[in-house]
Amino acid sequence: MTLLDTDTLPSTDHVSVVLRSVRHRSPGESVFHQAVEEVLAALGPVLDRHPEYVEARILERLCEPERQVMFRVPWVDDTGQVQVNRGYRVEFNSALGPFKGGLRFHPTVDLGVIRFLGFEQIFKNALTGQGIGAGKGGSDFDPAGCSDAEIMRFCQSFVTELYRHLGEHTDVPAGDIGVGVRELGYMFGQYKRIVNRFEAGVLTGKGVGWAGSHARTEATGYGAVYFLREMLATRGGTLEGRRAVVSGSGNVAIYAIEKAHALGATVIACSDSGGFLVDDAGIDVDLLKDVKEVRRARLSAYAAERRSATYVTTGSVFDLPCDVALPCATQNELGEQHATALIRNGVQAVSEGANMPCTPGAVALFRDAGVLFGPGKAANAGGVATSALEMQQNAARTSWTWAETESRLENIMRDIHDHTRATAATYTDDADNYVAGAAIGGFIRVADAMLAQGVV
Ligand SMILES: NC(=O)C1=CN([C@@H]2O[C@H](COP(=O)(O)OP(=O)(O)OC[C@H]3O[C@@H](n4cnc5c(N)ncnc54)[C@H](O)[C@@H]3O)[C@@H](O)[C@H]2O)C=CC1
Ligand SMILES: O=C(O)CCC(=O)C(=O)O
Repeated sequence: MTLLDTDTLPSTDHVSVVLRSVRHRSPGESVFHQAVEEVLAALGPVLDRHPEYVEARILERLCEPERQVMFRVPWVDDTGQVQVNRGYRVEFNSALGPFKGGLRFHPTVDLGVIRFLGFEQIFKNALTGQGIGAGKGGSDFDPAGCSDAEIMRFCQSFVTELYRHLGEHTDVPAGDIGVGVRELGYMFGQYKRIVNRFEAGVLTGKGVGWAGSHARTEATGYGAVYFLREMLATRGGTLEGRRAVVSGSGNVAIYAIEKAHALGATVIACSDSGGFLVDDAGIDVDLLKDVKEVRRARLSAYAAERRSATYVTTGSVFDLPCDVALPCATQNELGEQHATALIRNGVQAVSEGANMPCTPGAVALFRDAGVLFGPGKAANAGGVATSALEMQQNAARTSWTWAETESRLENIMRDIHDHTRATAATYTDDADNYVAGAAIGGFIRVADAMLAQGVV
């Protein structure tokens, strides 16, 4: 099957033809198919009003990355053994700016995972309004249990191939699962050594002392909570006094918890891949940061040190009664069973800090039950938006204050929320349909730029 001869079909047929083709051309990439399906399912009303998108084959072009590279990453472990991993960078769309998106180091990474994440990035980055295109990359390297020296050698080898594809005007990676300021530091150092240039804007998420931006570390988690606050406000609610659960205990989760507390909620639980932590007194963020960021230990170490906390290895963090939930770990972690439990326990809003953490079935249950649901494309866009702010500071060789940067993040999240809601109201008559609003809102910005730039 090819991507041809679809422009005379009504939009729903057009969408299914494109979907069939995507499945055919990328067999086995189930999470990529899932991400494409979710976006395309929302686009019918736009395609009906704008046949020019169909004629210009915008959907077909959006689903095909501009470029993708896969490469060998050989490195030597501490015992002197040679290890070989696979590296990826998928440069999805540059209609709005340089390719932009994080790098994930996790043993589950494969091409389909990176393509799903890169595809999501197209719409998310467009929603930020910050002039950034979309890409994603990573490796099946597992940092768990590696020494600092092993992490450095891996990062250096990874960048020794990847550097030729990067550049402040070309492709600008950042962090994601398994990649934080330590890994970005090793990659930046190796990039600088190879190109013999201090090209600050080639990576974001850098340390504040070496051309990084204030608030980038905090931005994704803070942003997801700002988005949650905006959703609650549409029903006259606030976060004050709310019980919250957060999944994950990495970068996004930690700062979601910190901001939720700052806005008056009490986060009573978070999780890692081995289980979850319940702390009815509210998670102690300083202790959590010490355990996860400094000691790089498991959550059980937190429970061992705090009387009000227990670490549970059966069931799910989403089984706990709460008013709001923030899934901040990984894709498809919140399924129909979890959604049913959350709804039964009275959850009022869910804001996705992770990328696609809720399965389609779970999203449908939330929507049917009238639970406010903020999809990751909109709700977790604060991270990449602040990366764009970092690029702006790097280009101007300046550094804004914490207050200036954080206030820009807050305004961007409010704008994303309002734009998503207004788009949903225009195209679906249901302002609460943030899923459609985010997909359509991001799509229109990218599609218009692609139309203007011709067939490229
Ligand atoms: N770091 C960022 O700025 C952004 C991250 N995201 C998304 O947020 C999510 C979390 O990313 P980070 O906090 O940056 O990563 P991280 O590496 O700091 O933390 C990842 C967390 O997820 C858990 N986790 C990872 N894989 C898992 C699995 N297979 N099963 C159960 N738990 C698992 C880990 O235990 C850890 O708590 C990911 O979906 C990522 O794509 C989205 C936007 C920006
Ligand atoms: O800051 C960035 O460039 C990327 C953040 C990211 O990977 C994401 O939004 O999922």
